[in-house]
Amino acid sequence: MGELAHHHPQELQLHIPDNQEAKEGNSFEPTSIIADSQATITSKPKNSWWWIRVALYSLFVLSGQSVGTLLGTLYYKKGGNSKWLAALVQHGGFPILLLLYFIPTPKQPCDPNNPHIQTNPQAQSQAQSQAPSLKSLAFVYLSLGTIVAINGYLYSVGLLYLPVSTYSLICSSQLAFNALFSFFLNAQKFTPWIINSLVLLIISSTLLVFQSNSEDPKGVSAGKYALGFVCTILASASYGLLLSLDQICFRRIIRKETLGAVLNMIVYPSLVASVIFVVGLFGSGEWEHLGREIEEYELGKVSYVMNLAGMAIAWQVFTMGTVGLVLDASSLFSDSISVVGLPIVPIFAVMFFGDKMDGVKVMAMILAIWGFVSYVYQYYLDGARLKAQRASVGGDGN
Ligand SMILES: Nc1ncnc2[nH]cnc12
Repeated sequence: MGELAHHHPQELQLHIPDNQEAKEGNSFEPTSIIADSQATITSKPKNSWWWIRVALYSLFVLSGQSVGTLLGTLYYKKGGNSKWLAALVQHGGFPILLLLYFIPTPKQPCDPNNPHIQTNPQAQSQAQSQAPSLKSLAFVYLSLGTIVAINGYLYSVGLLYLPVSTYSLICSSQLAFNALFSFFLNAQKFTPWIINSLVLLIISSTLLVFQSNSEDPKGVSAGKYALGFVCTILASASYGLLLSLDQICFRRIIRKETLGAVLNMIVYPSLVASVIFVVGLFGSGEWEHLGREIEEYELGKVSYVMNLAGMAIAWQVFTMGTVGLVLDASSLFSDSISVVGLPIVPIFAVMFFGDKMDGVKVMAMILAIWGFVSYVYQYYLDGARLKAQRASVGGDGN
């Protein structure tokens, strides 16, 4: 598969010794001609191409998550019942991404005045010799794939037994779990703007619990409700862990900022997870009921297939956005965007399922946007500080 140049391939040539990386936390990022001990998020300068990518990935997360969750709810509401199938559909659509390996991405022109771009052939060959071994890549993808599988199955159980509002509420705890893992595993720094953003996002999604329960699954026993609750909490924790591990793997093992690296980080774990789901589907005997399920689906057979195909595409779009944001920004930023998206689901439910619009939903949305802006403002501050530092050492401030 072609490792197409996606970001700034030349920047990757700059080696930062491990002990320095550990100190700077988020700092595989090839920074460091300018020592930037104060940058809170990343010490890499952000150009307009970076902002465009981040905006695009954020759009992928928001749209993929909303459509995927709504179609997942529709599947269960209209007669779908297979947790293994729902999980498989969520991750098994990865072959669609294979086409992206062939997209030519713009190569950054080599700017000899840019101190962040390393053109020294010796440094380039040093970077090549740091390429991860096949064994470590296999270990990374197998481990991440197993976590993806556990996570996908737990989410499937949660969505089956919980009302979508309660489900979304519990899902927002993934941000708290991710903040915890990011602190310990990624040495994430917490500034007042970031803390403000996290608090607002958590309050915003907490408001979702006050929604009407018109969408509750019917006839769920207290035991199954409790099971749905516990599974969703565990899913949120494992998702927070997954994103933090993605970040570590990118920065310590993969050490490449290419579209190919993003795709590999999705395709191989998804392949592992899909194999586990297929084994689960057959091992659990759920596959035996699929024939009847498709016959009895309330919207008809064609809609059944379209529903599952739509879910598969939506979740791939979401995953592309999520993993892209982990590489370009951080796992915490990526997770924040998906929590910003949680109040969007009830708003769409107003449009598509005829749910009632109320003040709580609007309030949740406003708080989510405020939280998001607060986080992005931190990026702006870091960028401005870096520009000033670069200008003071004679860089072009780009
Ligand atoms: N590495 C990964 N991180 C998050 N979600 C994924 N889905 C498939 N692979 C993934």
